[in-house]
Amino acid sequence: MPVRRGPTPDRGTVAAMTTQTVVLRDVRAVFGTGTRQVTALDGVSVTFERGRFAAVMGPSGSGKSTLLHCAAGLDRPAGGTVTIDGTRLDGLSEDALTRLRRDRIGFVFQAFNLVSALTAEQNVALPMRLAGRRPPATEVTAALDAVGLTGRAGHRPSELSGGEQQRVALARALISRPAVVFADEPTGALDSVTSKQVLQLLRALVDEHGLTVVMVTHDQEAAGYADRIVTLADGRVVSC
Ligand SMILES: Nc1ncnc2c1ncn2[C@@H]1O[C@H](COP(=O)(O)OP(=O)(O)OP(=O)(O)O)[C@@H](O)[C@H]1O
Repeated sequence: MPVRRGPTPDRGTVAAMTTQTVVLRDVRAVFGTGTRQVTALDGVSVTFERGRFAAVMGPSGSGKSTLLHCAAGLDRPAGGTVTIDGTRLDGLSEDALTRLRRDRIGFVFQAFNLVSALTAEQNVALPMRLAGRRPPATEVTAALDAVGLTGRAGHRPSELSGGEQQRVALARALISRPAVVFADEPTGALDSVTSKQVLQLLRALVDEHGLTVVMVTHDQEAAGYADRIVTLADGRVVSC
């Protein structure tokens, strides 16, 4: 699957866009107020490169999910900046941020979040249809082929195994040809054999299609599929 180039960048961002897909600079995230205030991210700076597979690890409560949510524009940080494919998220309106998430970012979660009444191909096409577009059937087929589900297009989630459902979710994440796929514990609900298949698939998509993946995981073995491990503790990067 070809990697889509974003809108024509201005000269100043060309150099950064060639290698850096997601850049966090001094990102702070705070929940609650007063004595109940929690600093979830305490000045996090990290860059995720194009065509690379990064794992984000760290103890429970260290800020992994918050980092993923801020990097993906799901949460707005209290401070610092997030840049995706040369676009700074803090300058965007809610509508522009929604469009950027829809067009440039893929998400895969522990729960597959498929619509049970829809077939695999309808689930894959759903995000684009919700955006008022009809993806060409060839693109839906290509996305299902890319995750090894050729021939399963007409199956509903209940007719697919957990690993196959997660692969449908991955095909759905790929249909917009995103700049980056954020995966939050993508194998958390899968047995070890199926986990391995999903991780091998992510690895192959990075190696063969130039996909950029940022994956939060607790699992050292899963992290072993990544090119690089970013470790958090108490809302700070302690190694990367
Ligand atoms: N909505 C929220 N309201 C208040 N505090 C929150 C909220 N979300 C996260 N936190 C706090 O922010 C800190 C970081 O949470 P986060 O979920 O990012 O950690 P994590 O490393 O992903 O944890 P886990 O591995 O358990 O999922 C924790 O102390 C958590 O309690």
